[in-house]
Amino acid sequence: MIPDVPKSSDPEPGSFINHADTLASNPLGFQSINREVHLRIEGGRRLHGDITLKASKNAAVALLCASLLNYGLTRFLNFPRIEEVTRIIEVLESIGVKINWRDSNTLELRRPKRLMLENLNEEAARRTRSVLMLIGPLMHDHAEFDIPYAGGCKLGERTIKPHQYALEEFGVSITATEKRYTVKVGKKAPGEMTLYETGNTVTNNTILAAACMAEETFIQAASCDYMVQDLCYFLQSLGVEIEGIGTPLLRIRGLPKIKKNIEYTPTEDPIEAMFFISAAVTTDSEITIRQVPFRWIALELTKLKKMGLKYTLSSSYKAANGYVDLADITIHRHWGKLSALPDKLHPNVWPGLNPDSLPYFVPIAGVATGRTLIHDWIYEQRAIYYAELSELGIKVELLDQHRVHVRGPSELIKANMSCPPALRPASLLLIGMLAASGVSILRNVYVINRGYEDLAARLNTLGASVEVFS
Ligand SMILES: CC(=O)N[C@H]1[C@@H](OP(=O)(O)OP(=O)(O)OC[C@H]2O[C@@H](n3ccc(=O)[nH]c3=O)[C@H](O)[C@@H]2O)O[C@H](CO)[C@@H](O)[C@@H]1O
Ligand SMILES: C=C(OP(=O)(O)O)C(=O)O
Repeated sequence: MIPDVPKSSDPEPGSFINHADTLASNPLGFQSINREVHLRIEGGRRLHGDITLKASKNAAVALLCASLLNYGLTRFLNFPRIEEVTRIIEVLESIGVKINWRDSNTLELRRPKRLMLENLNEEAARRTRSVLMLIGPLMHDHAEFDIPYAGGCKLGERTIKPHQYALEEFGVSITATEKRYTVKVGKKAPGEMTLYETGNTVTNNTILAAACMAEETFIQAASCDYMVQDLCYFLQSLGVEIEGIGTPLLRIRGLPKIKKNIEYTPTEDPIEAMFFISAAVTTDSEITIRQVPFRWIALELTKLKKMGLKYTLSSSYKAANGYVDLADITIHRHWGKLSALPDKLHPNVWPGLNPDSLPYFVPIAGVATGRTLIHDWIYEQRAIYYAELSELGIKVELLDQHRVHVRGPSELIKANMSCPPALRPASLLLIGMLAASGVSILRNVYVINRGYEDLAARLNTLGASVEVFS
């Protein structure tokens, strides 16, 4: 934690570099919303070496929204430089938050006394679902406001009812009008409440609402997933009392006014770990993935073990935030000896198999012998994208909008494809292309860059050949 009194190296309020200027000279080369970027992949290479995980999109966006609760300086270390983070930064800057990348992954934010919601950058906001998590913080200092409809991955209908019902308990009414949510606040303490769905963003929104209530809030049916845990640890370091982290029962006693200079490091991304595991298995490679929050993908690892995958886990150590256990995982070659599981693979809330991990089993099932049933009940239309892997030679049969059969082993073939409008399904195509011999083209990878930092360059350090072009 950094001291409450700013150090001499801390920028004075007002002396922050304008974020737009920072991006203009940004050596990492961010994609603007409207510029299309593509990948050229020379596949069929075995990967080798080791890779260190970045922090997750899903915790990062919640933390950015949470930074609005703090009138002091918030500094995030090891923060992911991804498109989704850039969109939320654009939204926060547009309403007056001073933001500065101090170095490639250190981000500082300080909110003004009065946010200029009338200037909110709608184009950036509409690209994310996470903009919904602004309601929890904004209800503490605005009696009425509106935000544009949320976007994010296109996976079929994604209800906002759980957010409406949860925030209703705090005296917040959210009305959907044409293209916007109108929010009216008559703040009250809910005491004990139960969520309508055990969702991640709704749990985070509820926690953000409870975080500035002096009265205790008891939330039942909370998600205990990784991005919720990361948010709770951050709020705890701001002084919010939270009991039950990692369980569905959260007891929160908030602080009506938070003003603290704070430094927090979000945890490494368990879903990025699944991306690299799937890439290693699909290309039958041996790689080591460093800093894996292995308890957040414990069930995924168990399923893989039962399919015959051999991996080695190092002894565990703490993440930089001091809370989460990490380990390095070496995935060993399987030499074509994986078998399909006889039982279906399906997602659940943590400690179940993570909904965003499930897609990564599609290419894995494609190289295992036998037929795997993948049942993606959680989204109305995500399984449909899995069938796109057929173009890369993986035998995927769409049974209905939620279920696919994958038959393996398959011989992967190169292809020229465009990304579907959904992060995890799009990244599956990249995995398939890494395994397919010859040159494949993956068009318009904005959706992958929403959630993963600098993937082409990082895959190339593992021996892949991925070129970015526009
Ligand atoms: C920014 C962020 O953190 N995004 C994640 C978050 O989105 P988020 O929390 O926004 O997910 P949604 O609220 O859209 O829920 C996903 C889907 O699951 C359904 N549902 C959810 C909970 C439940 O108990 N019952 C149920 O049916 C919802 O109706 C919806 O169709 O969680 C999703 C599910 O893990 C992840 O894919 C997203 O990456
Ligand atoms: C569904 C996802 O993201 P979002 O909730 O941001 O749309 C995802 O990260 O897979």
